[in-house]
Amino acid sequence: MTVTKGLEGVVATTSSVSSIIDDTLTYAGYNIDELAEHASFEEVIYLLWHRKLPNQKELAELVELLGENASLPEEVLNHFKTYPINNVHPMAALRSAVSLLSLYDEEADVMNNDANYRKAVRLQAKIPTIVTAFSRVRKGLEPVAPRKDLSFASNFLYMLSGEEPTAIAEEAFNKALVLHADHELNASTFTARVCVATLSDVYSGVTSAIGALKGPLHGGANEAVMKMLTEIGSVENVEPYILDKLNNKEKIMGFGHRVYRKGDPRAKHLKAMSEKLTNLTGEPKWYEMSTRIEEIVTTSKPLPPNVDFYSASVYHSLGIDHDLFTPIFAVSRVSGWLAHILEQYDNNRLIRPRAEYSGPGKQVYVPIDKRG
Ligand SMILES: CC(=O)SCCNC(=O)CCNC(=O)[C@H](O)C(C)(C)COP(=O)(O)OP(=O)(O)OC[C@H]1O[C@@H](n2cnc3c(N)ncnc32)[C@H](O)[C@@H]1OP(=O)(O)O
Ligand SMILES: O=C([O-])CC(=O)C(=O)O
Repeated sequence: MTVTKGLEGVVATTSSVSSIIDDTLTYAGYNIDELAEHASFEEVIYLLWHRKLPNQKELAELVELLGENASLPEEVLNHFKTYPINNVHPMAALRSAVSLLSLYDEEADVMNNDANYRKAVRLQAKIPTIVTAFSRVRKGLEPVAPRKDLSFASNFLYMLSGEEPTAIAEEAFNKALVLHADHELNASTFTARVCVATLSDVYSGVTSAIGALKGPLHGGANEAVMKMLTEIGSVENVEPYILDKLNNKEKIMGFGHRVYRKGDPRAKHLKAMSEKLTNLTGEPKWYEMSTRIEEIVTTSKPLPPNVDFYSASVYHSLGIDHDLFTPIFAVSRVSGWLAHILEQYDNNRLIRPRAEYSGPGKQVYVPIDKRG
């Protein structure tokens, strides 16, 4: 047996959702750079689910459906108040809430294309409401009901703070959502596909994916980047802090990637947004520290920043709590997970690789009273 640790370079499926070829990322054939400049997140959801951009009627129908499905069952809202400990991570709350949500969906276990698409719409619509409601309830605030007249990006920021965002905040947040929406067979998407390839349900697929996204080697890196920036505190402290970590062979969060070698094409957009927003908020130090970190890391190692690096200072500048950064990744990435889940159902085969055994050799059973 040949073992490929971490499945590096293994091609496990075909997919028409997104591609990474020669460090270029496309969603159903559209370059991410173009989508980041021009597309609304709602258009990108449609693109990922249908592999074509919507016309006005198709977009209006999707927007209507998302708006109609954005509210949560009262029981899901109330369950946030029942947690026995007060430092529950919002990713754990999201993972639990999505699983709980399935108990209030009569179609949860109905397995046909139409029902699965309807569940995709419900999950895409409700996850922003879950993230924002949890964030408020844990602060003793009432959840803010979703609004149908706002864009997806604007509605999220509105439900979070209770105030309509500025046009600049809306634009930045929409761009961040577009940039995070899909990424071929990343760990959380693969997890979702493995789950539903057993013909398990859509809610189980998304719940599993949230669990995988939570880890700091994947989506959890954006929160870890902000923790690092906060610990460093000033531009002068960057060099000793980063060199110390590199000398100790510790990982610098937000750098490196399994697939990209020359660099993550999403990072430049987030870097530009970080510069703009940190200047606007009067806190350019977050951008300055980040660029200094980039300089030092890339001088020492061929490790360019990934999508999680500059998104940290972008979300911080939008006034978002640091432990909500990864749930926000999920608010966007669920669009990709759902596209992959639907694609997996359409052409399914159980995903079941092998393991090369490395345990003890042949053993003889000894009754428990005879064991030393
Ligand atoms: C949305 C996303 O998921 S993007 C990724 C988010 N994750 C992070 O930012 C966490 C930091 N980065 C990493 O841990 C890795 O680069 C990963 C997980 C993204 C990719 O991992 P892999 O492809 O398995 O690479 P692996 O961890 O084996 O690293 C290869 C070498 O580069 C080094 N390296 C990789 N990333 C980093 C880093 N961020 N800082 C320092 N060294 C690093 C490793 O130590 C290793 O060195 P070695 O060969 O001397 O032992
Ligand atoms: O593709 C990966 O391994 C991780 C990543 O960048 C993403 O999920 O956006």
